[in-house]
Amino acid sequence: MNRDAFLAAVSGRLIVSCQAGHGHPFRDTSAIVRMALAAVEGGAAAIRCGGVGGVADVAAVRAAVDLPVVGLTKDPGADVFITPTVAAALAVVAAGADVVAVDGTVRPRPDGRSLRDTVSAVHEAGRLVMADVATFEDGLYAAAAGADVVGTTLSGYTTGGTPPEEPDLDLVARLVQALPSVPVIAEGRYRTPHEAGAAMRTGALAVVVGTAITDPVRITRDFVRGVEDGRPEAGR
Ligand SMILES: CC(=O)N[C@H](C=O)[C@@H](O)[C@H](O)[C@H](O)COP(=O)(O)O
Repeated sequence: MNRDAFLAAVSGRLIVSCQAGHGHPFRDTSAIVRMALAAVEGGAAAIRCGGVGGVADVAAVRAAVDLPVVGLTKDPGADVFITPTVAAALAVVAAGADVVAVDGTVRPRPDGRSLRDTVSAVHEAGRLVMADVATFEDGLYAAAAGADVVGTTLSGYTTGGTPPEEPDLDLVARLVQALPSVPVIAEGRYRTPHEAGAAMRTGALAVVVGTAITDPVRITRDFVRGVEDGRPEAGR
């Protein structure tokens, strides 16, 4: 799939991130495939997958759905943890992803290669790159390195503290304005349809939603809190 075809396929639409971390009850490739099939049925434009499930999840989702697949690996213990090396990016290519999501921050990468090297390797393999960034500076760096799209995925996750509750719409707005020729995908902590719509109104090409759609543990916790807050004794 070429860049124009991917951009056309996802423009103005929802991408669903189908992932589950180690120890999660859904940490099973066949469960991830079912999440992806549910997302297809609900109208998703593309599936983002891989993560700690790695290339096995990417290959299984690729085989099960006809939509574009954005693949990644994840090394949860590391600072640079999303598809951090050229070798990891090429493994995601080999698993059949149309787009490889890679760490797009300015931080040094564990293989000592530059983001530009990583982008070139993926392009030479005929696939596209989504650069997952945390800051405005990262976004400019990733665009200069040749990324096809920039995602706000890592905002709030690189400084060591607790991430905020809200999505980073301000980063979307600033990158949209600064990067007229590199589309911006809003990703990270979009919890409601209204917030996803706000990202589109801010100029995002598309919105990626994971947890709010695919993590029943988190959804249950939110409802537990709501129910507990509503107990008669809670208001006293
Ligand atoms: C920071 C990080 O590791 N993000 C990961 C990237 O693939 C996933 O764990 C997220 O679920 C994904 O970005 C979607 O975001 P949210 O689940 O908030 O809708």
